[in-house]
Parts: sequence; structure tokens; C-alpha cells
Amino acid sequence: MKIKVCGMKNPENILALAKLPIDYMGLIFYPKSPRYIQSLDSSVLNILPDNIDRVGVFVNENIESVLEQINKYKLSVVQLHGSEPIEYCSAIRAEYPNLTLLKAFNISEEADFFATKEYENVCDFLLFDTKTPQHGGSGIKFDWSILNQYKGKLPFFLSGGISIEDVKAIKDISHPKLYALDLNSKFELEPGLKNIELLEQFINQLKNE
Ligand SMILES: O=C(O)c1ccccc1NCC(=O)[C@H](O)[C@H](O)COP(=O)(O)O
Repeated sequence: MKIKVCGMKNPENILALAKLPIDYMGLIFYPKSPRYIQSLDSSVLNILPDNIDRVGVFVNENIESVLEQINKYKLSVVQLHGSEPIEYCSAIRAEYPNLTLLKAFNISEEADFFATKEYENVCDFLLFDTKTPQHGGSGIKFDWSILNQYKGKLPFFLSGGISIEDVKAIKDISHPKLYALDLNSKFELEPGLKNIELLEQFINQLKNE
């Protein structure tokens, strides 16, 4: 199972996180988020090893700005966390054919999976997060039993309030399309500052115990 840690913005914290066996590091380009990276110097990311993908998280951002940030931060993954339509995804895909596109869906009931179907041909992954007004970073879990109703072809990231307490429940999920876990606010000392030891503990419990 792959691991994404989202909402990084502190240079020392990024440096420390880069030493953990994670697969994706998320940077939030949404000004209303307390994890908004604002003016992070992009050279801070030079220390990231090649095996950690840089994910840019955007919420209904204008496409020009997304393209600009892809260039500036050398993003290899774009996570669209708002209500971006198919055409929006296609426009980004047309500019960056090799970019990995991740479309987030806020889930509260089975019917929320219906809308994922039309994204199958333009995105690489889905991300299922909890439905809340602030789009993401809520620290709230949705009912994971609903996942059984997801029959789509794209693999997904599981997101929304995942904590160290959830290791067993995660190991019990047998969905064939579960690809990665997305960790965020339940591993923070403050918004945007991760507790590296707690993350390490989670990863060890998930992978070794
Ligand atoms: O984290 C945020 O502040 C955020 C705000 C607006 C849109 C997306 C945001 N985060 C994106 C993520 O991928 C988070 O990891 C995901 O929402 C889960 O967060 P959490 O519930 O805190 O584990």
C-alpha cells in the first residue's frame, strides 16, 4: 500500500519527512486552507528523493495557475479537490501528458461514486475523502463500508481523518482498488506541521506488524 502525506509547508519538516518510506508528498495550493504553502521556496524540494512524488492539491483553481505551479514546483501529480469538470482535467492532461492526475471526490453515501465514472478515461487515480464544507483536511472519516459499492476501474487513495488508531481497520479493507492512504491532520502538531515520529509509527505498524 502506497503512502501519501499531505499538507506540508515547513522546510525542516519536509526535510524530516523525506527520510520516511513514503511515496507521495502533498503541497496545498488552496489559499483558504491552513496548510496553504503560500510562498514556500521551491528549492526546498530539491532534497526530495526521486521516489517521492510531489503532489499539488488544487481546489477549483484557474488552469493557468495550476500549470504555473506544476512548472515552478516540478509537480509530478496534480490532485483536483474541488468540482473540476472533465474538460478541466483534459486541459491539464493536454499540456502535461505524463502528469499523474488524481481527482478527489467527497463521499458520504453510495451515490457519490456515480460521478466518478466519467473521469475514468482522463484521470489516473481517484481519491475518496469525507464530504465537508472545507473540501479537505477535515480530520473526519466517512463510513468506509461504503467503499464496497465502488466498482469503478480506477484505483483510489483513501483519505479523510485517517489516524494511528486506524491501522487494524485499514488492514481489514480488502477492496482490490485500494491503492494508497492519504495522511494529514491526524498526524499534525499544528496545521501544516507533521509529527514525524507518529507517522513513522503508523507506517511501521501498517507494514511490519
Ligand atoms: O488539508 C487541507 O487543508 C485541504 C483543504 C482543502 C482541500 C484539500 C485539502 N487537503 C487535501 C488532502 O489530500 C487531505 O490529505 C485530505 O483532505 C484528508 O485530510 P484529513 O481529513 O485531515 O486527513
